Amino acid sequence: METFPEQTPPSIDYAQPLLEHNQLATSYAIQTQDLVQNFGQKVAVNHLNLSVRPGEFFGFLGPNGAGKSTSIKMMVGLLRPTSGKVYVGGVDVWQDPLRARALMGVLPEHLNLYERLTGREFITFAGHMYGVPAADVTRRTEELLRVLDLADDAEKMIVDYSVGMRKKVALAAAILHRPQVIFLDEPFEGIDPVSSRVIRDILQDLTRRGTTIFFSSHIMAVVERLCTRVGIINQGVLVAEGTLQELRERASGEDKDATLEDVFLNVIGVRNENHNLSWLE
Ligand SMILES: Nc1ncnc2c1ncn2[C@@H]1O[C@H](COP(=O)(O)OP(=O)(O)OP(=O)(O)O)[C@@H](O)[C@H]1O
Repeated sequence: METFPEQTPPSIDYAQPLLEHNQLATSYAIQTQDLVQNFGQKVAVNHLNLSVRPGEFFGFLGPNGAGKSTSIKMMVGLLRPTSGKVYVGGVDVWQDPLRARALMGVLPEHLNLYERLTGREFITFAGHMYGVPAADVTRRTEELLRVLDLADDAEKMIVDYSVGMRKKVALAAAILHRPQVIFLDEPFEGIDPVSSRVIRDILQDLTRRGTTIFFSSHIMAVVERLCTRVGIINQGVLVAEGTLQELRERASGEDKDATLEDVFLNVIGVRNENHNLSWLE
């Protein structure tokens, strides 16, 4: 039987305590039960059942159009599921959205930022929105700006930020209130190697302190390095889930040296075909 390491309860400054709504869901940081999203005839997410323990660093993988962003949007309260349930910290996200949102930090796929605010104003605004005491907002904002290498551009309006800078400012706003659970949709896309290292360090530090992180990515090396568990979704269906070791054993049998990329390609059934363009010959 699978065992999980004992987790110290996350130290939460400002979020509400866990509720006893659902006995099963409370032992998980995130739980989805038969989550479905249909867009007309298209089944984008097909009965997704996922359970993520507190303190886990969960990587969500899948090819383009597999249903990752759609799943995340349903988990964080941005897109109402066609059917199914989502619990975050034991709170039903669609029954009790405000309480659920207080427990989470979110870096969505499409960043809807306040373009006319400066970076500093935006992060500060996010802190106040979550009810963080003013002195802490100021201190944390300055630290985040410095660590994420945004201090020199803190007075610039977000409309003038690069793609990577926008992502970093959105990440700062997502973590400033020290949420229990953080959802990140492609956090490393468009981020330079230096900032990528900084973000990895911050996220690892958060999980060490009990925060749960759920993130989607196409960057296998990052997922391999960071994640304690991985889920692979293909055409809306969760096709594999487990630790890297478990996935390796299941997907690659005897090949102990299989990389996550090997496992991924194997699980989603990519064959070694000729991908040359005929008209280049
Ligand atoms: N608002 C929408 N209306 C119609 N179809 C949608 C909508 N949003 C997503 N889809 C479809 O749902 C499927 C899953 O899309 P989703 O964005 O979740 O994929 P993804 O795994 O995040 O892909 P990527 O890695 O390319 O970002 C795709 O076929 C997409 O075209």
